[in-house]
Amino acid sequence: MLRLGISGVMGRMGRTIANLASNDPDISITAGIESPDCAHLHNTIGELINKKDLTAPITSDLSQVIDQIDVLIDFAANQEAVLGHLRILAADKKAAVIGTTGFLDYQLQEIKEISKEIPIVLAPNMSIGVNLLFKLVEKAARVLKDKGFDIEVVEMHHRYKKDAPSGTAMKIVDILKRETGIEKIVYGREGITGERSSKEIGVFALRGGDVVGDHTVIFASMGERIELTHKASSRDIFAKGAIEAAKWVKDKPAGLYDMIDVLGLNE
Ligand SMILES: NC(=O)C1=CN([C@@H]2O[C@H](COP(=O)(O)OP(=O)(O)OC[C@H]3O[C@@H](n4cnc5c(N)ncnc54)[C@H](OP(=O)(O)O)[C@@H]3O)[C@@H](O)[C@H]2O)C=CC1
Ligand SMILES: O=C(O)C1=N[C@H](C(=O)O)C[C@H](O)C1
Repeated sequence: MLRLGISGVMGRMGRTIANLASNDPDISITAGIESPDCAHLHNTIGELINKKDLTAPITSDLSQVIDQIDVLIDFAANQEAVLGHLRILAADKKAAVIGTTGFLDYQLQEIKEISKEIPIVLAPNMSIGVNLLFKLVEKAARVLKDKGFDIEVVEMHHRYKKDAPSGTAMKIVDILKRETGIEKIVYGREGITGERSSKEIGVFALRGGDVVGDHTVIFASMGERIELTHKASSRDIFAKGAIEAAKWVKDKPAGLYDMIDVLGLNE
């Protein structure tokens, strides 16, 4: 039985994960972590997602419940809080699955350091479709490199999203940079921009309504255009991936993993 903690448990992703994991016979949800300002710190998770049997407490202090968990799934919309959680997990040799996006370079560096002590799955997108998209983008960029194709990345998300561009779009950009050698990233365009250089990748973040998450990578040349698109219509796809990652990472050696590892897409 996997003893699961969920951080950001009252958020859009946290609630979705709690709902799915509470129906999983191999998982016992033992704690929810929330912000110190959360109004529900005195409640159980079950009271808030309408599952009376789920009596796990909600706390803002992971160290109070660290003995009760094997793996923490972290979707807190607070990057520094995620780092704080990792330090507590590392002291107790517990594993982590991080879905939170928007980390700065120095924060990613600290995650890498901590992953020398504990196993961590870090993935900006836990869906099988987007992880396949990463592989398709890699392949397309490799084939089309130096063949006259301009590359643009477009993402759209709901109006509540706090970081831009999305973590998924930034991972796509990393793949494109690696495969093409292009270093210059242009975030949106405005004014008299001049002609487009072939040595840049454009990135556009759209926000509106309840869009769960759309990503398109466009390869455009003179006479033809390829568009690779993924559209999420339910957060369940991310939650299922996060739960699969938690089961997978529990007994892994210390290291930094991603969903490509969890899903075996490199094989
Ligand atoms: N990897 C993936 O597949 C996916 C990643 N994401 C990412 O996950 C993150 C969360 O998304 P979403 O659920 O939509 O966001 P929400 O804002 O709905 O949820 C985030 C939750 O984290 C809470 N929180 C804030 N500070 C802390 C803290 N110190 N400790 C614990 N919890 C805290 C928030 O509380 P409060 O509201 O009080 O601040 C909120 O309840 C984002 O970074 C998003 O980009 C989203 C979907 C899929
Ligand atoms: O905030 C979201 O909602 C999402 N965030 C992730 C990201 O930033 O890539 C993944 C998904 O697209 C939903």
